[in-house]
Amino acid sequence: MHLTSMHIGDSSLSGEICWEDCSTEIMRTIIIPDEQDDNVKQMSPLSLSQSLDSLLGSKSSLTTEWADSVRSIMNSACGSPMTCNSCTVSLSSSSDGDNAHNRQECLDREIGKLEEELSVLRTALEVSNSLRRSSLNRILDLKGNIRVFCRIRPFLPAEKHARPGPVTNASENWVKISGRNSRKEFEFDKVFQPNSVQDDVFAEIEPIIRSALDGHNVCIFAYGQTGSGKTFTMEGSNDDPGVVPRSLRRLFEEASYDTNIQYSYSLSMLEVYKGSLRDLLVARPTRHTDATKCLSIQMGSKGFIEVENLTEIPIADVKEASRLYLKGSRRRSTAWTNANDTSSRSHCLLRINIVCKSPHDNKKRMSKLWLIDLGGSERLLKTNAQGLTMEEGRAINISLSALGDVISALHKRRPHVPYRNSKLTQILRDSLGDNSKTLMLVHVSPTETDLGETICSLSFATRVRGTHLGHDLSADAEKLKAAAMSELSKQNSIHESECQLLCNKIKSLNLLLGEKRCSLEQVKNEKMLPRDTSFTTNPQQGVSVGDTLPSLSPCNIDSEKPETDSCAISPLRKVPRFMSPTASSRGKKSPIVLCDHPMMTQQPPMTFTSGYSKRIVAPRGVLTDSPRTGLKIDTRNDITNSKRKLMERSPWPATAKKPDQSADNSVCTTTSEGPVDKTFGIKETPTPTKFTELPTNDVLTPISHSKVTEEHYSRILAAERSISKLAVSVSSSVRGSSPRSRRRLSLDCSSMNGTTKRFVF
Ligand SMILES: Nc1ncnc2c1ncn2[C@@H]1O[C@H](COP(=O)(O)OP(=O)(O)OP(=O)(O)O)[C@@H](O)[C@H]1O
Repeated sequence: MHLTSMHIGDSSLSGEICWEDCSTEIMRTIIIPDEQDDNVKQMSPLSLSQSLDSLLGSKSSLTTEWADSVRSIMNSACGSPMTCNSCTVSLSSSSDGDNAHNRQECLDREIGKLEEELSVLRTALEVSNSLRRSSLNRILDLKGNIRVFCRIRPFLPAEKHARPGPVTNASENWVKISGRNSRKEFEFDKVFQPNSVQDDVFAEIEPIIRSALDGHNVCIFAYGQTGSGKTFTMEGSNDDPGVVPRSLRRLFEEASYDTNIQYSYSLSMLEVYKGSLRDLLVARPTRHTDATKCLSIQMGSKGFIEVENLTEIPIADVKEASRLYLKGSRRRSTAWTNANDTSSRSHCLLRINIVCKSPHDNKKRMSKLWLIDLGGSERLLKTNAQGLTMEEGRAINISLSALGDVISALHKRRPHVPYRNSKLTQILRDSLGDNSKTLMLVHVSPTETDLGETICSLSFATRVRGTHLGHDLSADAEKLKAAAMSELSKQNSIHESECQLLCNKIKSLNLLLGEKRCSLEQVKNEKMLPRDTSFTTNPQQGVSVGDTLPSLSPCNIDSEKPETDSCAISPLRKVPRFMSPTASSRGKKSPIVLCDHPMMTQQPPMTFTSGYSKRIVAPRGVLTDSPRTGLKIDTRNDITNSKRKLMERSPWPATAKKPDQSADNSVCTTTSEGPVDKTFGIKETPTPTKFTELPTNDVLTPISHSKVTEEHYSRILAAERSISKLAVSVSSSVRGSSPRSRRRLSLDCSSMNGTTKRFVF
């Protein structure tokens, strides 16, 4: 049946809703099955929302989804959120205590219902997720826990004159060598042709990344001779990102999507150079006397491998992870060889430690994702390597051979696996065996001149793969395997979409729950204090005559956040927390005086992101007027040009400094989490990488003691949000003239009640 006309219980709220005005599409959405006709007819004197709730459960087709859809149609039709009957009544006469009480009860009931529904959905998601995990795992098992792909590099512009065609992909799984002296074929799990793109490669890798999120240790290697495209596949370029950036993005996408599970990641990066380990997230010592921490490989009781002293940095987003990766890869050992201008002279290992916790049952799963760009596997004779380059090449080849032995032994299920033969295999011991997934991407050059190297690489890969020329399985077995795979893939995609559906549903219910909690908080506050009423009360309570209570506005809902965070935002929150008056200072009235300082009246300075933190150049000296900003510039002790250049060249260190780096007159120190104000005992947020650039050569005259209006504060706040503090005075100085000389930056922050804090970095 179609509803033709309906009234909301209290017409004072939203008046009459004429359903004939709604589009037929909307009408179709809310058609109620015939059996419910009588119920609907009786609905008119009640609120629609209440009736909808009462209908729920009376028939299986009437789900909460259905009720929600009707509610949203009602909302869009009448332009105000739909609430239950008692809530509706109370909105029209909010001062009525009874109605507020009814609304509270009603909201409590609704919240209870939503929480119940959420818990059911979460359980369902857990079940679907475990089904999805097991089907994916079975697919990967069938495909093989150790897989080897081959990627044929396209001809480079410099190779255009080379004779084409000795290395081709005969089919999806076969590489054909048709050189003058050699004709061979090699089988792989997948062969990427020269015109394949990064998307094609990642599409094959993605399920394994998913598997790492499901708790398996994963190793992805890029193997091949120098210049065959290993770094291209792993790192890619800005326009065409490779496996590493895509995997990082995938990890964070998953974390943001599945709110039912808490994922946390940390990143480490190291290189195996000439048989020893180097932490790539730590700057190399520039002097012989500088001590570096020795990295040693330790095995835990459960076979868990840990590298002692290796830097491990928690990563909160892709940007941060990419920044660290970039930093690490810049420190990697590279050299010119006659095969590649920037040949990697070491194995570069990126490790992402994944911890995933289900808040439902508090279970924790830990896994590691290794993304490894191996050193070039070239023959030393071919590259004419000598001296250090030869030593490096030899070390690379020894460890590659050890890696081949380990993977081959694992594949053949040999009782002894020779992990101890190289540092590389020792580190990866817990990520190469049972319950882990290994993928090797073998890269080959298409040119005839590299044919010898190509055959070596392909033979190595074949050994790793544990198979020899010819098929291992009979045709029937292959058919059965293919059928099982396609069945499992179907199941997996069904579970995937189920999980997605449930995640979406949970998200929207969380949102609704947040709204309800917010309304509940509002009702509770309304019950306690009447809205927008000037009143007199005990001054000890911090409220004085004529004060107006902050109006309680609907708040931003962050689904799982505690309600205190999301509800009842006071106007005082528009200023930084440390500037909000304390209980004792609230009594004092500080005069608000207009400040005409140019810094206050200027447009907010431009902010931009950089790999470095702050770069502020400000000489000190005699006060003169700056033509550009109107600020006073101190030019008495102006720094020399060379010094200024040094300051400009050496970037402001990205991380927080050692505690003893504060200036003599400082009141604060810094930790890795940011500066800690000793005087005020307040922990400030760390300096982020986003920063405000101040005009070079302009000293900002301290104005910390000036009084400014609220408008100024909000303007500065907008400009200075990137440094999380209200900086009303910034100065910097340099001690020493070397690039490593210490730089000090001080920020004077003034609060509304007149207190000033100085932060020194
Ligand atoms: N699939 C590809 N498409 C286009 N260009 C490629 C591809 N693979 C490699 N290249 C180009 O080939 C050159 C060498 O590649 P790359 O530096 O990735 O080799 P590599 O195997 O990492 O060498 P090394 O072991 O010496 O570090 C680079 O200029 C790269 O851009």
